[in-house]
Amino acid sequence: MTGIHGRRGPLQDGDTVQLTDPKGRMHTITLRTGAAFHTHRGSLSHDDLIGAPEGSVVTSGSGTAYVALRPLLADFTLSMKRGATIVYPKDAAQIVAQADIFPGARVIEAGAGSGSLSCWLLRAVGEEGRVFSYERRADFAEIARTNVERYFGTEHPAWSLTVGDLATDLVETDVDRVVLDMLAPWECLDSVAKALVPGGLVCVYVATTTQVSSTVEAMREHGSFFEPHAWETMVRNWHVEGLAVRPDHRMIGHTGFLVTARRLAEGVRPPERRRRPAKAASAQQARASDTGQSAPSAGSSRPSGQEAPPEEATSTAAHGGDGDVPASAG
Ligand SMILES: C[S@@+](CC[C@H](N)C(=O)[O-])C[C@H]1O[C@@H](n2cnc3c(N)ncnc32)[C@H](O)[C@@H]1O
Repeated sequence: MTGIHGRRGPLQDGDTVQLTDPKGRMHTITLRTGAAFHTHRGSLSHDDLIGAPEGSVVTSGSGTAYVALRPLLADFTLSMKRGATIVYPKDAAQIVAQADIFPGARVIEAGAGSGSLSCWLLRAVGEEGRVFSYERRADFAEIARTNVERYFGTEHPAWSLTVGDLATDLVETDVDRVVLDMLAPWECLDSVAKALVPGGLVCVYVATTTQVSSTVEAMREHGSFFEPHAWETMVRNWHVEGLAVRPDHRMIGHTGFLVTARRLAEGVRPPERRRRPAKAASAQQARASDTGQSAPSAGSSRPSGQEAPPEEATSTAAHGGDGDVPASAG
């Protein structure tokens, strides 16, 4: 099977190619000698593309021009067959960066779902790394396997896919990273803590605020993880044409939230968390901050619920500087 990953040079028989028409509509085809691509705008011979450089423009019988390019991984994951909802490219990019997925890393992933994140993780760890994916639904695991093999063209040497429940069936140890995309990640924290090396990192992707809360509180309660960090990413595309330079009217408003935390050394408990209210904050604000509630912000230029920044720069600035200071950060 010809994969998509790493293909370069002139287009060849068996290559997956995206044809984009003048309105930006994309058609994905697999090149076959002697075959034709038919649309209501006439047909195109695959032979016109085979041997041509990527980025060529080909014209259909009715004169419509198509740009021919091999799909990027982002294109592939957005258009591949789905069982479960996929991790979108913007979140996959955050996961690879913020979960620090490095070449050669040993990574556990659950659930594999449709295999979108598996592709991103495999590309990041490379052939020297390992991605151990778990998926409890056999039908989804099959979809994930087909997608991963379609992208890489063959079985990826770094990949293993287990049909099973991560909470009960996880066998690997000494892993550097664990990435969870599932309904109830807090149910897997025991297994995750056993599998991770000290200093290893768990990254959780969840869709709702209640899941964020359950995840973070369960991590704190578990005691094996250093203070979790939660965030989300929004991407706004821009329309750029002459003087009309502005954000697009439409955007993806929400995909999910990410939570990361580091594994503490065996037997070590996290230092007690201490909050330092901003100097200017009223006693009421300080109390609200301690209970995690938002305080009224009379006279403040900040929206209600947003704390004033801490007086001094602290190591928490990298996580948004919301004034939380671990008891012994150093
Ligand atoms: C949203 S999907 C994952 C999508 C995947 N990240 C992707 O990009 O294609 C969530 C998957 O987690 C699986 N799942 C839920 N809990 C699990 C568990 N404890 N162990 C293994 N798989 C689990 C579900 O069956 C489902 O397929």
